[in-house]
Amino acid sequence: MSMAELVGLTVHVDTGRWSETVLEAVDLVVPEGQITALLGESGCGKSMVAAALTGSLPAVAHSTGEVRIDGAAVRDRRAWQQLRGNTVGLVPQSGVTAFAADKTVGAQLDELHRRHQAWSVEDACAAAQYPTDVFDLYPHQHSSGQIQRAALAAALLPAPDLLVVDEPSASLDPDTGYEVWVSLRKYATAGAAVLTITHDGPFLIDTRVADRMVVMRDGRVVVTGSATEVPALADPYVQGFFRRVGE
Ligand SMILES: Nc1ncnc2c1ncn2[C@@H]1O[C@H](COP(=O)(O)OP(=O)(O)OP(=O)(O)O)[C@@H](O)[C@H]1O
Repeated sequence: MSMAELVGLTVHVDTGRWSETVLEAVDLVVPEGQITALLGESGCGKSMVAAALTGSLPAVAHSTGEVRIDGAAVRDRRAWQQLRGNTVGLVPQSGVTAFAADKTVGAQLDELHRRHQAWSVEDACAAAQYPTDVFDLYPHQHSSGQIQRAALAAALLPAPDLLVVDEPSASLDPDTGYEVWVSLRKYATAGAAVLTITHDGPFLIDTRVADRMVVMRDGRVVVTGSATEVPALADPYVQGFFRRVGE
């Protein structure tokens, strides 16, 4: 079964000064027990998909179509308030936005643990590779890699059924990034639906960490398939995501 689904989702952004259709009739499923990797050129709408799936679209966005969580269409802000940070978790592209600025990260992780009583702080930090020696620092005092891992720990604490991670290893050294992916793999294997946005196609081929791949272009989904099918496609746009530097 699909834990999360976008059905014909179109998102139009209107800032008053300019407007743009950023997602166009997107159909996408995120099945439970699997990692779905979302690839696509910069600006094609991947983060908008992440936001749509987690009820986090910006105020300037207007959407038509449906977002379904656990089979049910989510239609209003109150429904999203109940799902977000409970059933549905997002690790945003910029981890610092996951935290309030005026409290230490450690205090905020402790608070999440008390509220949800799901993962322990120790286990969430270990899975996220978050170094607890920076626990007492404020969010802005973290490096981008540290705060990204803290945001993953925060997202894991409520044990969401759907976890959306916008570039899990972008700011990390290769070994730490690999360990983060291993944790995401374990989390999916334990039953969660996981969607990860990534630019690292060769990593996906080498590690076989993802089950499914979805490729986007210009606000649309252009390819969906298994993690073995998609890299084998001859389409030059798709191939571009799996080419190694220098090839
Ligand atoms: N808060 C916002 N307000 C208005 N437009 C936005 C906002 N966030 C993103 N956009 C626009 O939506 C489009 C899709 O952006 P999005 O961040 O989803 O791309 P992306 O595929 O995640 O790119 P990248 O790989 O560079 O992170 C872009 O044209 C962007 O300018």
